Amino acid sequence: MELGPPGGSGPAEPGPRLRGLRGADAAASASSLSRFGAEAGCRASAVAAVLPAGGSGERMGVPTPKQFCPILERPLISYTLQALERVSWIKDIIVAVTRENMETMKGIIQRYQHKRISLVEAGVTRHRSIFNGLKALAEDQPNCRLSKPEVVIIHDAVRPFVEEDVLLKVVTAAQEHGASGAIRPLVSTVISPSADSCLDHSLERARYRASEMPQAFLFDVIYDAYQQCSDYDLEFGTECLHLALKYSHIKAKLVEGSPDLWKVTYKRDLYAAESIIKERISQKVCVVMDTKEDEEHVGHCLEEMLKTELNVMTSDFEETQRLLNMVEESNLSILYPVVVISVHFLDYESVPLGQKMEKVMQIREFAKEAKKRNILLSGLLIYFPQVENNRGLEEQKLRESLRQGTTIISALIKERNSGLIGQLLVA
Ligand SMILES: Nc1ccn([C@@H]2O[C@H](COP(=O)(O)OP(=O)(O)OP(=O)(O)O)[C@@H](O)[C@H]2O)c(=O)n1
Ligand SMILES: O=P(O)(O)OC[C@@H](O)[C@@H](O)[C@@H](O)CO
Repeated sequence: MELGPPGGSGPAEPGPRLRGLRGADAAASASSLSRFGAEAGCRASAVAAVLPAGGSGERMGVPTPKQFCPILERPLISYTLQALERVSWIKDIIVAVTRENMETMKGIIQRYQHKRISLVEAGVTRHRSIFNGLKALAEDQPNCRLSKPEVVIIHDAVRPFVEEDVLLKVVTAAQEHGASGAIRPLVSTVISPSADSCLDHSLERARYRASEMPQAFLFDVIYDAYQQCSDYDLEFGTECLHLALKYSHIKAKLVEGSPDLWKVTYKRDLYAAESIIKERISQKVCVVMDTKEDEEHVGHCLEEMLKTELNVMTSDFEETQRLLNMVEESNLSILYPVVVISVHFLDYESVPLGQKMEKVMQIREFAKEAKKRNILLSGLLIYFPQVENNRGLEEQKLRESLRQGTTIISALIKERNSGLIGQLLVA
């Protein structure tokens, strides 16, 4: 078993915690969190997670195993690790990877500064990979450097959209029932074919559910089950809850999961995952303007329009370079490409076009350097013509330009297309 790299700066940026819980839910979760040591100075019921990541991704149809396929130039598994790292009361994350992918996995942990990660060798099937992960936590194994948890979460490495609330639900339910798993309504009806590939019968869809992840178990329940199960189970089984029932006689508590718990299996799932990630990271926009002296500056109109389109935070910076340095120092761009758009207003009165263009063309040089830091820098020229003796028309043309500028900025943020870096777009 190999441990992830020691120490180093902070883990992947902490994400939202227990969003949306109110009233009794919040109180219940707070007491559960304290039970798992999420609050200082209390006895922690240790929780660890095992992530099977030793598959080859055949159904994805590409040479790279899907857990290492890039989304926004970052491997899929890194998003899943980040989701689990956001949960402070998960003390150890055990990832099962094949020997041939061990160095790749170590590189991902190092590059994205993942913490609390330990690596074990995967097995030839998912169940065997999970079993290897559990062995790393069981104290009856040689060279075991991890302490046995009270509860163990099992979660596929290719299910990146797992939130703290569902993890808390399955862990709390596992503490009470011995096992728990997330479920979702079936989308298609389940049928049973006859030997000659004709319909034998179909199941009443409303009576069944799809078994998803995460799942959670009292450690001894699932470890004992794996130690007893047959080679057939290890070779052909796909359901941990079934092993807990069959060998530990524990009926898992089923917990309704969110729609985003799905597993990345086919190529279309990768496109869907990218869209969801783009949507989530595009919710935070920082408008950089050096207009604080001039409250009447058109930049404030743009800022107001952006607020209707995106969730905008505003901040004043005199120069793009200073902003780029701040982004780099914040390590923000390690996890996601950061979009920086340098907006310039082309108004005849203050600066002749030629002089303005000279300043704006610096963007191209900045952009090449910025890309090396995963910062996507583009320029936007917002043109608003002066209209002699017709203030109304002038205002109208200005608003048209600002609206076009808002559309361009939104597209740059949502798409994060590195092909547009260093370009000067005009609204
Ligand atoms: N021997 C295996 C097989 C699968 N997995 C992991 O189990 C999870 C879910 O399995 P699945 O979606 O079937 O992944 P693959 O086996 O890689 O996919 P495929 O069946 O298309 O090859 C994945 O994170 C996968 O990496 C594993 O740890 N060890
Ligand atoms: O069967 P696969 O190897 O594609 O994936 C494993 C899934 O079956 C499993 O993650 C859930 O169904 C819950 O057990």
